[in-house]
Amino acid sequence: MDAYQSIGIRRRMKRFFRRNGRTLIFAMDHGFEHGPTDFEEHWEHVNPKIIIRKVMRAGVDGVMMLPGLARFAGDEVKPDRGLMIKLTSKTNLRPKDEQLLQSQLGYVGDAVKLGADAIAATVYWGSPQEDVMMRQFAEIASYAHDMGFPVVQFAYPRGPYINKKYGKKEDYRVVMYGARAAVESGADMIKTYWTGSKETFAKVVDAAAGVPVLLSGGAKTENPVDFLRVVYDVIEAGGAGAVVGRNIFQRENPEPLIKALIRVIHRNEEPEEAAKAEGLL
Ligand SMILES: O=C(COP(=O)(O)O)[C@@H](O)[C@H](O)[C@H](O)COP(=O)(O)O
Repeated sequence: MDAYQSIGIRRRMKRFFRRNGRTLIFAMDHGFEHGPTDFEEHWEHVNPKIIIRKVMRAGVDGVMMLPGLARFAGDEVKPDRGLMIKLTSKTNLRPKDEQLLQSQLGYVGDAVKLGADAIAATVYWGSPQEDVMMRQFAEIASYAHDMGFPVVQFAYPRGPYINKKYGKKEDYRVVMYGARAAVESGADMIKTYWTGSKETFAKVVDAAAGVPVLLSGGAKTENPVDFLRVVYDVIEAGGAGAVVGRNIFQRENPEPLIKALIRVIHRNEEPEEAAKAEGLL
């Protein structure tokens, strides 16, 4: 790759990662992927400007969103934090047998115009429509890399074959496979599922061969310490941080949890210690 492009990728990566190589990114694509019901617990957070202001104040390192939200809420993301724009998605409204496909809803040029620091796309590895998503990812990565932008792959193993052979999509053998496929298809960062233990997640990190692996947050845990423990283990396993949505916006006041996550991710604090320091215990 031309030296200028790789300098661009390196500089833009640094907008997400602190010097310790770790990051906490807020995810805000749920209104599209899950539907606005995800915001019903704290309805004011359906307004991206309100929740983004809160997460900025609390100190997250970056925000991930789809291009449409970035058009009117992207400038709430402070210029010294990373803006990740995701170019593929799907709604929960489609027929079940088409849920294993993400469609492209924007182009690299759109993300660049919106001020993106990184460009993301999902691949459901193992889906019957894997081929379509591989092609989308290849095209997005090729354009983005050409322009010096890092590419994030949401590397999610999903599909009937996986369920049959491994029992669940979070089995570390398939998560590890997805992470490896992400690396080999050109990802600069990987977002994937929790495998259930530090030991198995460490294998996912190894399979990613140096490409940063980020946890995909998952459903809100009633006890915030349970989530802090998972993130702690991700870091212990060599993971580079987390991309978190529901555990943040489904809390009326997300600030203490965000600050506790920052303690765990950036300062290696134990989950209980971090929770106590932020008044969560
Ligand atoms: O990847 C996504 C959806 O995954 P899903 O199909 O719900 O497994 C994104 O909508 C979210 O950005 C991601 O799940 C992170 O948000 P939380 O899981 O922490 O809410």
